[in-house]
Amino acid sequence: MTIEEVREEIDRIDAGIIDLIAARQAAAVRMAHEKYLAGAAVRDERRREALLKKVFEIAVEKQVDPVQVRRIFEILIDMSEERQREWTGEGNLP
Ligand SMILES: O=C(O)C(=O)C[C@]1(C(=O)O)C=C[C@@H](O)C=C1
Repeated sequence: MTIEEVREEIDRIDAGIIDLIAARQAAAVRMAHEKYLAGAAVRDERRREALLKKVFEIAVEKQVDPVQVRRIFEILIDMSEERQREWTGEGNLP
């Protein structure tokens, strides 16, 4: 394989990652609706920690740096919470 071919492969993988991030954000909006109806807070500390623990374990299994994977998911969850706050208006002053 040439450098160009590997770069093309990386570009395809990156586009797939962005599609998945967009899908995750769309699910976050659906979650925002449900939380709004239920009167639930955007941040769920227990779920957040359980999810971060799970991805850490999966990364260990897959032999990718678990600390960095956890950091990536912290960012993804932060993005999700930010999107949910836009939809629920949580934190907005009256
Ligand atoms: O599971 C939830 O309650 C969500 O809103 C999803 C999500 C996430 O992005 O994974 C976002 C906010 C919460 O703090 C925990 C997890």
